[in-house]
Amino acid sequence: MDHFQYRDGVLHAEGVSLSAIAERFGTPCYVYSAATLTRHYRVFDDALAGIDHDICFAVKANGNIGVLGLLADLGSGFDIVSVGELERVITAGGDPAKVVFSGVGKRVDEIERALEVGIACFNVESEVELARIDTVARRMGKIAPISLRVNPDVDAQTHPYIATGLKDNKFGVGIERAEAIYAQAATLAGIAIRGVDCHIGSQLTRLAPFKDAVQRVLALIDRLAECDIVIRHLDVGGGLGIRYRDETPPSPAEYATAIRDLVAGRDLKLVVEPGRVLAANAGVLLTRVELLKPGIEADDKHFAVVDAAMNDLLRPALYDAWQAIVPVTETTGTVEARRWEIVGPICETGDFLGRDRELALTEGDLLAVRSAGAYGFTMASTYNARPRVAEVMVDGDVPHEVRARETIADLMRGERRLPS
Ligand SMILES: Cc1ncc(COP(=O)(O)O)c(C=O)c1O
Ligand SMILES: N[C@@H](CCCC[NH3+])C(=O)O
Repeated sequence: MDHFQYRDGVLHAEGVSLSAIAERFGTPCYVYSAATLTRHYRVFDDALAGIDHDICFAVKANGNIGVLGLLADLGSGFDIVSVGELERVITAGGDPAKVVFSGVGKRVDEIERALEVGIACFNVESEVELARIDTVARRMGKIAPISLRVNPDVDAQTHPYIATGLKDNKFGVGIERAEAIYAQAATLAGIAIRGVDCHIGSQLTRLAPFKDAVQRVLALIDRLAECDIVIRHLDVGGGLGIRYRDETPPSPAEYATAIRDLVAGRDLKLVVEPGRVLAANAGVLLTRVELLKPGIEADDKHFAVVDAAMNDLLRPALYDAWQAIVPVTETTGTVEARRWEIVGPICETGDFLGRDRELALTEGDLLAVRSAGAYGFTMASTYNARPRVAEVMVDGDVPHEVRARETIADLMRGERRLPS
């Protein structure tokens, strides 16, 4: 069930109207539904019932403390890519023992902090990184649990900027080199081999690439067993896509069943790192129409300038991504619909949230950009000296401000003129 529904003609997040949220917290603002997040987590978790598994939510999709705290309370672990994300998890009450640490450039201080709090596993992305982790761990008198992120060289059939499992991507190591690197890892006193990891891309809408990747990794696990290298967990990364428009991705249950069938009968714990599929459709970006700027009628290109921009939601500008834009108050037919370019006030031609959208608009109208709960706020910037927006989480009938809107003073914090 969608927790963003029209009631009496007004779009609600659970029991609270988005117009009331705009009134109270201002616009633009991200609005999340606690019930949707909970349901998405449970659907995924239930789909994996029966196999030993950990769901490690990808913090990069949504790192808000309110979101992480809710997921932590549901039992979620976390996939992080920086010490900043680790501190967010800890602040939110997440369990470091359920944290996996991915990323191609982990710094020494980040490795130290992760060892200090006792994370579950480092997803190692290169031999040089393996050596670095070993050195740091030995210096600290610790043993670092690791998985090697292997690159199974499958085509994820997604946007090239978010495909990560091809040979020429920067991520992981070529699967053909993995045995030699594991053999090397087995000799290192600061390293304990735990698993194998792969992540082939994001917004995947077909099962075949996932299955191909898992099969290739399972074959590697068999080859490693022949050399007495025991792999205890298989981390298949994240990447399950969602429906933004007309995509037909597999359901979490179909995805989980497919992977479960492949690992059935093996003594392996399954780790998954979903981001988008848990968070995207649990959030909207609420924005207000500032100005309507009709263009030349013959060109049929008219601009609705809204108060949110590419700095608040980058996906349309960066990937030419399509996200639904809907009116908060259902239109009554008094205003004629026409096709609008929904643009922000930033000085970039690429500053749009949606193009060619048929909407009946008046100045001051509220719009909701849907599917904005993942890679929305986390990719926001302060370009054009625009403070980052508020985040509100609705839980039943109560809207909670889980992040206050930044102020102009926040933007200038720490800056100063040269001494005169
Ligand atoms: C290593 C890793 N794990 C998990 C994710 C989460 O991906 P998604 O949001 O597509 O589920 C990503 C991002 O694609 C990633 O790079
Ligand atoms: N930021 C991307 C996904 C990249 C995933 C990073 N591993 C998006 O909005 O779709």
